[in-house]
Amino acid sequence: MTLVVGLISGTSVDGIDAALINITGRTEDIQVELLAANTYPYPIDLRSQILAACKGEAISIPQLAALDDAIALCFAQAAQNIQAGHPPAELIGSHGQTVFHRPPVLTSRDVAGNASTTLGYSLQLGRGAVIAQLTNTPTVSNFRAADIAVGGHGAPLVPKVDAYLLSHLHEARCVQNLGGIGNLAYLPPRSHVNWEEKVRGWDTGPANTLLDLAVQHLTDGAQTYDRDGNWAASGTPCHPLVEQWLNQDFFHLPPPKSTGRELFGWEYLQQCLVDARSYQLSASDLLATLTEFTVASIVHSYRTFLPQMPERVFLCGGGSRNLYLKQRLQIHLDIPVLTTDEAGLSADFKEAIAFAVLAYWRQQGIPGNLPQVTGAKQAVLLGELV
Ligand SMILES: Nc1ncnc2c1ncn2[C@@H]1O[C@H](COP(=O)(O)OP(=O)(O)OP(=O)(O)O)[C@@H](O)[C@H]1O
Ligand SMILES: CC(=O)N[C@H]1[C@@H]2OC[C@@H](O2)[C@@H](O)[C@@H]1O[C@H](C)C(=O)O
Repeated sequence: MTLVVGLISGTSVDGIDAALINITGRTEDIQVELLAANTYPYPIDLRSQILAACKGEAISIPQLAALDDAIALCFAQAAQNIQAGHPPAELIGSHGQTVFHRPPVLTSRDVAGNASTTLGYSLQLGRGAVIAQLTNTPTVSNFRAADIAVGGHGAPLVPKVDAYLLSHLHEARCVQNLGGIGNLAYLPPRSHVNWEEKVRGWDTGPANTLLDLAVQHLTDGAQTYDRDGNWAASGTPCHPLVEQWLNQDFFHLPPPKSTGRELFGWEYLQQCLVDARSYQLSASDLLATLTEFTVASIVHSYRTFLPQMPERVFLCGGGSRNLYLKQRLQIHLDIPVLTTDEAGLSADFKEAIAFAVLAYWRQQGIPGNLPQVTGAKQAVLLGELV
């Protein structure tokens, strides 16, 4: 039994998700028990600095260093707070805060179909060495670099964890994360020969980023998201706009693929607002249309790139609380759409749990990436252990 803390702040930059878990087993037999979980919001000023960096605003190297330290300090505090009242954790897995993600780009393909790509780059702030020192606990961080170094996207990394915690003996499943960005893990039945090799996963595009930015725009910053999807539910989606937006190259790229706020951020929303002008949409119609865009991008991805449609879809991430989004997904997919809570794994804290498991695998010498998901040339140990 190993007690591990998992920490992550995702692309929504809403705060640090922390989970304290007990792990037994290794891969096929792994089991996790969630002992404590919480979200620790960033101080407002720090969040603004992170969002500015994500937007690509100029930042000097001393400012970047100060931001890195401030984030590490918040992560260390979160790691300490989540352990209160429990025995001390043996290990911390800290994803950190992504401020920049550049996927590899396909440059050529030879006659045999082998792809040549440029190297990707992904920057997560909040140095693990500082967290290890402040918490006096071995810490694994910088999980994406090793996969990127062997040609991968460095993302998504959670599908291998999903595979061992959420796959079913006889049922093909998808786990759909609805964070800032959406991503999926396709899990074939475990009874299939070499089932792990058939696991698939990629980023589907925006989940909440555009919606959140639109709500902030429409309310002059008074609200940050559409709670339960109530505002969007009172509008009507504009289907021609959704079709237009789906023409974007990203949705037609075959996996492996990953994305971030660099593509689906403020500038992207600005263009959406310009496109929407000619349809004279109300605020609720605009939110319904952006929600439909998220749904349509996911459904398009499933129908175009999955080896087969899953029998059930399990949602996780903050967007799983958006009842309108969930309802629209259910209608379009026409298969049962549940949340991972219903499969026994917290929908709110699955990513934090996943980085605890990935840290544990690092410590145990078990590779954490799936090459067929990230596009890496090989399976590698993920993360630096301090
Ligand atoms: N009750 C709710 N109703 C609607 N949306 C919600 C609700 N609760 C959270 N959300 C949405 O979920 C978002 C946060 O989701 P989450 O914490 O999973 O994102 P993240 O982990 O930052 O992103 P990523 O998985 O892309 O890294 C919020 O910004 C908001 O848009
Ligand atoms: C670079 C980066 O931080 N990517 C995140 C982001 O948020 C969702 C999606 O885009 C996914 O690819 C990834 O996160 C999860 C935790 C992953 O690696 O599986």
